[in-house]
Amino acid sequence: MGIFIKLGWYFKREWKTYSTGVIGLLFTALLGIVPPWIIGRLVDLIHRGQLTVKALVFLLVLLTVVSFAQYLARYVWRTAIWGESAKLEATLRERLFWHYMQMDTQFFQEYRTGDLMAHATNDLSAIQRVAGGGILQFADSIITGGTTLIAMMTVVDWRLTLIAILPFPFLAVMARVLGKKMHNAFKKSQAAFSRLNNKAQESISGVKVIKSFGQEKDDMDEFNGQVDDTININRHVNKLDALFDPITTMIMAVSYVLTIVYGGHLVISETITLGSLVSFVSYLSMLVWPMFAIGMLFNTLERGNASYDRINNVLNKKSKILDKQNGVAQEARGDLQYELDSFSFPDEQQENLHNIYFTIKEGGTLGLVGKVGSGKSSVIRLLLRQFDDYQGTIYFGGIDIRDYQLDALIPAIGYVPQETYLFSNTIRENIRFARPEASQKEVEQAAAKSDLAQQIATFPAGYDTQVGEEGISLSGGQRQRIAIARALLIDPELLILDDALSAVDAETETEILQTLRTERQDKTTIIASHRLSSVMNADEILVMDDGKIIERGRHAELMRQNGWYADTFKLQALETEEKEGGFNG
Ligand SMILES: Nc1ncnc2c1ncn2[C@@H]1O[C@H](COP(=O)(O)OP(=O)(O)OP(=O)(O)O)[C@@H](O)[C@H]1O
Repeated sequence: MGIFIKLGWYFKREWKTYSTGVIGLLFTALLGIVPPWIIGRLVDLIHRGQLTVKALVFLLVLLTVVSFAQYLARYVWRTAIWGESAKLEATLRERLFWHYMQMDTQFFQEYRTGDLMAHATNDLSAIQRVAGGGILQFADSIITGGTTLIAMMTVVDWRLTLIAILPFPFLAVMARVLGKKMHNAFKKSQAAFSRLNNKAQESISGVKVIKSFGQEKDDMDEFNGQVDDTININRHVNKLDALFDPITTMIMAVSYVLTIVYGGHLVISETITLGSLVSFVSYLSMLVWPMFAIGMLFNTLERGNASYDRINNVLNKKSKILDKQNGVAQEARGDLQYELDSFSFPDEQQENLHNIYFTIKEGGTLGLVGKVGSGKSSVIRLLLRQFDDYQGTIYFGGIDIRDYQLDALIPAIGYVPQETYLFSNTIRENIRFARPEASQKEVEQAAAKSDLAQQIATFPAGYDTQVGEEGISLSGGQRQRIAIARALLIDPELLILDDALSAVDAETETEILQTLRTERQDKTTIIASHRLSSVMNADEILVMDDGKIIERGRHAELMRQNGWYADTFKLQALETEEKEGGFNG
């Protein structure tokens, strides 16, 4: 019952609708007593040979009126209770989704996507069932069960009632025990299904890799193994299900036998009429559902309780990135001053970044280069406030970036990562993702700046071409350029290209960077890249190694230093020459 208390805030908030629902249920139950009584009267009148046309018409009209009133009462409780439960699910779903949107990078490292999805689907459904089915089972077992029992005792006979319901507690216990087993089996079946789903999704997504390594057969065997597993688990569920129905029928049969034996005796001894016995049998069948309801109630509540705790656990996780409510609200702009003494990723023992100091004047360009894993992206991630826990301060326009409201800082930054995420939508919507109100002309300008406009013109539906699973497949370079157009459309104060042109050929990259230089003269840019030619025009280039700056300066200065930068630059120039030579020759 704990879950009812936990959901108390919701029942309190929606008490009017819930009261309407319960009153509707009460009326349905009270009206339900009438039809069996009418049938009993009819049987008595026929039995005694006293049935007149007038009496018949009266009883039939009464039956029709009661059925119609019951229809209305059912409509009222159904819309009230089911409607409320759907509303609760929507409320919690919105809350959970908003929470996900607020959480920091660490949260998404801690929880697997599959689990977060399960919270937003299975767990919410279980809670919804408490507010719908749970309330119904609770109210029904008390209201319908109670009124029917009272009717049986008062309208017919209390001793017959007690004897007839003797086997009923078994029904409730059965519903509980088997229900629990069913629940566990069902959970296993869902987990197996989810594993199968993941496997299918992974195999389909990774089909190119599977085929290129000739692993089709092994992958197929693994998939088949999981299919067999799922089938076996589902067979078990079906077996349990098959146990349930016959046992119910058996228990009901015992109850009917007791009723007929003792009820027959009462009719013969003229304690009750034949009609009353007929009414009684109808009432008895009406008690089956409330008995089930009691048994099912516990399972519904248990599942709901566990799900509520799981969701609450996630909701209670606070983002480590605090959005200062009274922080600076004006959009960030100005010089960027990076004064980082040290930074370690959460739960990391060693230092990941050490003594990173640099300043980029507003409108300047910084190049970040270095070996794989040298810390280029880490420097950028701190700027994006993915992590706030470090020694030192990063100033944007003279203000600590942690003192801005997130809404003032993040829109000032256009970030383009190496791996682009495109939504299953049109090219236009993908480009204007961060500014949905942008006009077609603005979208086209952004596409032109990222050297994409001509290619879009060749797509089947131009800017309306669908991207993603149901649309065309784009090359890595095209995807990257859509991401750049997306960032350029917001015309950010600070544009960060984190290896964002790696899939684009050197010539196109040079063109795009040239356009950016002329178009963004008064705006700041950071370019992290493995291709050194992309940063050679930067105002300052930082060469990173193992989380530290090992060389710094302009291109010419770095070339004179004859260090990692000069060596790598020469090597890359040689490679390009060879490629071009090979191509021309
Ligand atoms: N969330 C994390 N937790 C712990 N360590 C991390 C995390 N993210 C990155 N690292 C580590 O930090 C180091 C620097 O990574 P980073 O991605 O900044 O390098 P990079 O220079 O951008 O590399 P690349 O050129 O491959 O993009 C790597 O050793 C990496 O394993």
